[in-house]
Amino acid sequence: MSTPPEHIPAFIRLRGVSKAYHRGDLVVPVLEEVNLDIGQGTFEAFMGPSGSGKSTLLNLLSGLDRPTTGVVEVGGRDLARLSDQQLSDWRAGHVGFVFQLYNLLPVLTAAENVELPLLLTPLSRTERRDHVAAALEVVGLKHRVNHRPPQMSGGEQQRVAIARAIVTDPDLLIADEPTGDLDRKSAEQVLDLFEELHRALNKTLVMVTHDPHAAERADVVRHLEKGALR
Ligand SMILES: Nc1ncnc2c1ncn2[C@@H]1O[C@H](COP(=O)(O)OP(=O)(O)OP(=O)(O)O)[C@@H](O)[C@H]1O
Repeated sequence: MSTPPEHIPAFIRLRGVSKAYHRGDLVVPVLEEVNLDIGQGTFEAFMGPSGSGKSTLLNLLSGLDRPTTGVVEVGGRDLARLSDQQLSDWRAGHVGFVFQLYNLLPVLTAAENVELPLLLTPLSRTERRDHVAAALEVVGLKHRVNHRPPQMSGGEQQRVAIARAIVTDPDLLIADEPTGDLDRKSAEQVLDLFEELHRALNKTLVMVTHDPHAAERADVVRHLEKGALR
């Protein structure tokens, strides 16, 4: 039996987090006083109407952006204490990103796309090749190593993108509408993979989705409305 989410120690902690954007002289509040604990190794889904602040929240808890006020802690680290360079290094080592439209480079093969995040690490070419092969095996695409994105289905491209997200062995996976562009069968394959990643490899997985079928697969579903958790 899995541990109830409330008994899992928090891996991500947000306290009093607000975010406002500036448009000229206008201050547009997007998130207001968000308090949130996400347990280590859990799979959480965030739902909410367009413009409710879901992507903004993902950007804050993955260190892509900084809050206007409040504290964001991940793995016991207060992200506000990191310089921009430290934050970028932290992201490269600890966070994997999966996007709705895969964001693969069309001229590179699947293996070359997956290798990209490793080019920033001190790993040798042979080590990089081994990591890439292992990541493509996890997503069931060993046979597509030399294919380029235009030669693959949407579902396969998203699995290559997931291989790229996990190749550095991050603790945290962030997925923004990962099934938004996929048919039902490919979406289910992607969700199966997410479940496996967080169950077998203990990855913490935070997903934004509009799809109730996708949200159903998460341990916890949260709803954002007008910048606040409901
Ligand atoms: N860089 C930015 N500058 C100014 N306003 C922004 C910026 N990013 C987002 N916003 C505004 O913040 C609000 C929330 O945007 P956000 O992308 O977080 O919502 P969302 O819930 O993810 O929406 P969707 O489901 O449509 O992707 C929107 O009104 C958006 O226009």
